[in-house]
Amino acid sequence: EVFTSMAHLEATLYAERDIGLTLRKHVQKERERLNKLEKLAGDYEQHSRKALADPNYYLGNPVNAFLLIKRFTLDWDKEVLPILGNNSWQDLNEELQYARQDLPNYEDLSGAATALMRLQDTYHLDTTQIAHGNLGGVSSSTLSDDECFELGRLSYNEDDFYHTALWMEEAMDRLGKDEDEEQEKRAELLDYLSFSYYKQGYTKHALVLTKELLAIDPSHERASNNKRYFEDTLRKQGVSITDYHERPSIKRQVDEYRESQEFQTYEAMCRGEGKQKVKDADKLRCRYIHNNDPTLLLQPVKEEQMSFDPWLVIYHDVLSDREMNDIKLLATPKLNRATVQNSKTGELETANYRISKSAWLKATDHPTVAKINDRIEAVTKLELDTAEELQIANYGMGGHYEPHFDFARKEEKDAFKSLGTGNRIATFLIYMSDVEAGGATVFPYIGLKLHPKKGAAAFWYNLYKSGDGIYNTRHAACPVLVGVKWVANKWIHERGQEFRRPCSISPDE
Ligand SMILES: O=C(O)CCC(=O)C(=O)O
Ligand SMILES: [Fe+2]
Repeated sequence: EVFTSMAHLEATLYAERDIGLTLRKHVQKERERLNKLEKLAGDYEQHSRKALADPNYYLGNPVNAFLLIKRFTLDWDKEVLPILGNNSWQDLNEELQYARQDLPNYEDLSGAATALMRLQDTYHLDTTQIAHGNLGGVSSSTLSDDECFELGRLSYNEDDFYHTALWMEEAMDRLGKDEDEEQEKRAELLDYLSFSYYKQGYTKHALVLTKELLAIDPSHERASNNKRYFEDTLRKQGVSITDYHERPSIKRQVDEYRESQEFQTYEAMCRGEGKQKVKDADKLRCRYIHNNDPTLLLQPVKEEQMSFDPWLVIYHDVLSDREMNDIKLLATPKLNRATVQNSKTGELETANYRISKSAWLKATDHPTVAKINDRIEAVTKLELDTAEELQIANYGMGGHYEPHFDFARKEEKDAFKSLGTGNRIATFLIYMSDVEAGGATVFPYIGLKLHPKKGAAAFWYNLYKSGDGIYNTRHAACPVLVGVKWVANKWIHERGQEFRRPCSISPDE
């Protein structure tokens, strides 16, 4: 018995050795995992420290914003979850899950990509330039081939084959020529590219790309089928498939409205092309006004004429930084944004999480709002409907507002009915931020472009005294290219103006 026991124990000795080895391997693996986690923690700390030094500046850059969202969606799922996926990390996971609620999701990611594409279109930004970190003269992060590929894939998911092709070509240009490890990437790009060209009507180019793909991966079944299909299609069309041919330059897909003269003019004005000067520009003046109002007598307001027809002026410094801060903070909880302290100025600033959308908010019942209302009444000599809220907009990346009137047209029966206090007689549009690039308010019919200036307000009438709409007040907000744009809008209604701006039968007053 002793003998067998000893033999048994000897086996135990071997087992012990193996357990030691296994444990060591496990520890080694865990150590690697911990190293990765430590590096990750360091990355996050370093990145957030840099970005939080000036969040508006950082997030105001759409490429940074896109990359930040990508970090917490695609990169998170691909790179972070595999390291975290361990039950012993339950507690940590819960905490991360909690923080995760404030993080952007895949909807934000596709919104950010769409916004980037819009900026690219409106401002005629070259793909290579964006990828190299040049946003129309403002520098930004550069994009890797994988990031270009992701932008292509996100466009593909939106059936936007024009941008798919642009960004996949960009990713392709960045691949090394003959390196084997990149062949797989190249094959995937060719797959997307051939389909995108085909969808745009360039069957011949789609065929060329499919052949390239088959040269890399002869067993690619779909590519083989596509090749046969493309060849059949071309044969039926009587197109030679052997002729030399160049990569076609594909065109942006636009709907009818985007093709219209109005939209083209709007975008050209945003870029700074086309008509950029109002009639009688040399006769425009600046002056101080007080309207005999006691508050303004003490502190007159600077009025700058911008256009005579339609009448449009800018009032400078109508709101103080303090007031604008109040308004933004009022709006902030509703936006579900975090409030952070600017490390340079110490000022509270709103960090804009859902950056892909512009949000409209209403601010009422606050002493600052009441004070602003009084000031607007004094400056415009019009009566405000106090129940009418101050509308606040925070435009995020690519945030814009396409050409529109601020007044309701007679044909718009429903819009009229909902305007209980009458049509919008005038607009008082306050700029609550400077915008680094883009974000101008343009009036395409009169060649007027207003660049947001923090604290200044634009004021114009939307209606003649007859009540008829002034159609050349049509205006639009250009996409924000770089920076964050805040505006507050006060619409002034017909009701209450009977004595301040009496009706007239003359249509031109
Ligand atoms: O944000 C702008 O520049 C214009 C906004 C606007 O036109 C509006 O809110 O009606
Ligand atoms: Fe407007």
